[in-house]
Formats: sequence, structure tokens, C-alpha cells
Amino acid sequence: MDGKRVLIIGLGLIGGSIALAIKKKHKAVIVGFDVDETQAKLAKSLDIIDDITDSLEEGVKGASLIIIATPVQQTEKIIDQLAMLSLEENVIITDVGSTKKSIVDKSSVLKNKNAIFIGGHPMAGSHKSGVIASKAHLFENAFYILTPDTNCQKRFVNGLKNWLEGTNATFIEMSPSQHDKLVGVISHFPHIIAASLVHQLAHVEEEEQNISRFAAGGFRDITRIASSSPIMWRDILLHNRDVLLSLLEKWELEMTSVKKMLKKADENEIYDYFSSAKQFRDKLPERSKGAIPSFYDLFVDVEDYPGVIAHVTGILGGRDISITNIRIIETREDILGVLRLSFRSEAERQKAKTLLSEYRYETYILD
Ligand SMILES: NC(=O)c1ccc[n+]([C@@H]2O[C@H](COP(=O)([O-])OP(=O)(O)OC[C@H]3O[C@@H](n4cnc5c(N)ncnc54)[C@H](O)[C@@H]3O)[C@@H](O)[C@H]2O)c1
Ligand SMILES: O=C(O)C(=O)C[C@]1(C(=O)O)C=C[C@@H](O)C=C1
Repeated sequence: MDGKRVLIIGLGLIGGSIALAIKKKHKAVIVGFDVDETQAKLAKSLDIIDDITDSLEEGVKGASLIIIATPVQQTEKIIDQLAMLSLEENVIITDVGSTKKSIVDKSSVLKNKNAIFIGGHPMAGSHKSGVIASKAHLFENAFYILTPDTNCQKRFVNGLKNWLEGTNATFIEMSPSQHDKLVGVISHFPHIIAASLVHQLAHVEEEEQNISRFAAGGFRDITRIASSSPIMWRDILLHNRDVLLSLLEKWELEMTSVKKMLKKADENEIYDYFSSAKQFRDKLPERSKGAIPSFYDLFVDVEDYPGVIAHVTGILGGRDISITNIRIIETREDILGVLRLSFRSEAERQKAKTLLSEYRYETYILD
């Protein structure tokens, strides 16, 4: 694919990460287009893309692959715009949107263009937005769902997989409706619940000042995704309305049964509720695969003195162990500090644990 042109429309977290993944395996020229000029300039200055184009009309010229990485309502508008342009013969057009049915339906406007549209959705991401958060390894070991038309030739699907090889993702094909149903349960609905928990806290705080100060690990873990882009989630909810409305009905029934259980105060029943959920959760597929991102966390008890973080990170850095995330858990600030360090693999976490123990740091794994 050397020397070929790739156009990426939307240079945010996902567009940027896909560009970096393509660069790992191909010497193609990556051209970027974004309505937000600062994102495009940033992508260029970080070498995530090779060139900026300021119009779709220019950008599609000579492009063998077009990737649309914008919020899903914009994606539909862009497909309409592409249908009005003169495209290269057999150009592959794909998207990365979190919904598939509306987008794939819309792609029928490209039918007479000799363009091949293959819907796509890399099942990994972050609550962060913008090109600055892009990573070449964002999709490593994640599922990458493709929704090719049933009559799409295999060579085009394989061509797209070849372009995206550097994601190191596992490709899986399904229909757009199946995608929306499945992803509704494991991704879209949990985002509604996360946002609703935050709203619940905000409402309580109207009566009890400063209560959010005490929000500890559990609340923070379950609501991390509530910090995601509201534009992205507005669009997703509007696209997957029917699936989500049906899940909300099931959720109402679930909550009604929890209410009944609590009113009865039957300790066995309450135990079973949590125990069966734990058993199911513990059996989820290996963390290295799937929609749940890989976090290998290590908790380190540290005394609260200036420079302690630099000491811990220095020890690990000295042995080339890279930390993917670091957080200070503040709930124990009066006694001890707790550092939560995240690593990319179990092996790195174990290495860090052994090394920090040699320096007499107490460490815990809480999986
Ligand atoms: N964030 C995630 O975790 C995640 C994971 C998988 C898929 N997705 C999907 O990927 C897509 C992009 O999400 P993101 O997280 O990269 O968002 P982002 O906000 O980081 O980036 C989106 C970019 O699109 C640009 N944009 C908006 N409208 C445009 C238009 N008409 N033309 C050109 N550029 C336009 C924005 O300026 C922005 O730079 C969404 O469809 C989302 O559903 C997101
Ligand atoms: O990790 C996160 O922050 C995400 O929300 C990523 C997540 C998900 O729900 O798993 C969000 C939306 C995408 O379509 C795919 C992945």
C-alpha cells in the first residue's frame, strides 16, 4: 500500500489512533480533514497525519481508502457529501461509528459510485476526546466489528482488514442490526447508567453540600465513562433509540425487583443477588480481548511526602517498565496515600510489584 492515499475525516481520538495504527504497517500518505482547524493542525504537528486538506472535494482525490471518524450524525451527513463527489474507482469507504444500522442504511446513497462502503466499529476507546489522546495501540487485542453488505466481495473486506492490520485488533463480522443490539447492551446502556448515577449524586448534593468530595473508588470506577464526549453520546442515543428504549424497560423491571427484595429484607435473597452477579462478572472473557479495555492495576501504599510519586515512577522507569496511567486515591489522604498504577500487561504489573517490594513498598492487586 506504499504511496497510496488515505483520507481520514474527523481527527479526534479515534481518527488519530487509526492514522497511527495505519502508519505502523503502511507507508501511505495520510491526509486529514476536520471542521475544527486546531485538531487538524495538531494532528499534522504531531505527525499523526502527513497532510491537511481543507475540503472533502480535494481530500477524496486519489484516495484509495476513506475513513470517517466523526460523531455518528455527522457521519451520515458526510456520506451524503461523498455521494456528490467524484471518487476513485473501487475506493473503500469505512467509518468507526459506535452505531451501525443508520449509517449502513445511509451508505446506500453511494451505490452508483463504484465505491465500497464497509461499516466498522473498533471496540475500544476512552472517555477522552481529541487527537491529543490518540494512541497507536488503542485497539490492541480489542474486537473490531465490520458490517459488510452481504454481497460485498471478500477481497474488499480483506483489503480493509489489511489496511487496519496495525490496530492489532481481532476482526469480527456481523449485521448492522446485530451490532446495534449487542453494543447497546455492553456499551451504550452502561453509559446512560453512568451519567444517571452522576445526576443522582448531583441531585443529592443540592441538599447535602460537598458530598461528592467523598466519592470513592467504586463511584469513580463506575462513572468514569460519564466524562465522555456529550456530542458523541447524544448522537449514539439518537441512532440506537429503539434498542435503548427496550433496555430501559428491562432495567425498570430489574430495579423494581431490587426494590421488592430490599423491602422484604431477606438476607439470603440479597446475598444471592450479589453472588450471582459476581459469578457472571468473574467469568467474563479474558481482559486482553473484548470491549473492556485492558487495565492491569497495582495499588501501592505510599506515605504522603513530597517527591514520593517521583520516587515510585523513577524506580519503574529505571527498569523500563512503562506506566499507562497513574492516579492518587484521595480517600485515605490523612493516613496513607494510595497510588493506583496501570500497566499494559500482566507481566509488567508483576515485574513492578516485585521491584517495588524490594524497595519496601506495600502493593496490592485487587482484581
Ligand atoms: N471515544 C470512543 O471511545 C470511541 C470508541 C469507538 C468508536 N467511537 C466512535 O468514533 C467516532 C469519533 O469519536 P472520537 O472519540 O474520536 O471523537 P472526538 O470528539 O475525539 O473526534 C471527533 C472529531 O470529528 C470532528 N468532526 C465533527 N464533525 C465533523 C465533520 N462534519 N467533518 C469533519 N470533522 C468533523 C471533530 O471536530 C473532532 O475533531 C464517533 O462516531 C464515535 O461514536 C468512539
Ligand atoms: O473505555 C471507554 O471509555 C469507552 O467508553 C469505550 C467504549 C465502550 O463503551 O467500551 C465506548 C464507545 C465505543 O463505541 C467503544 C468503546
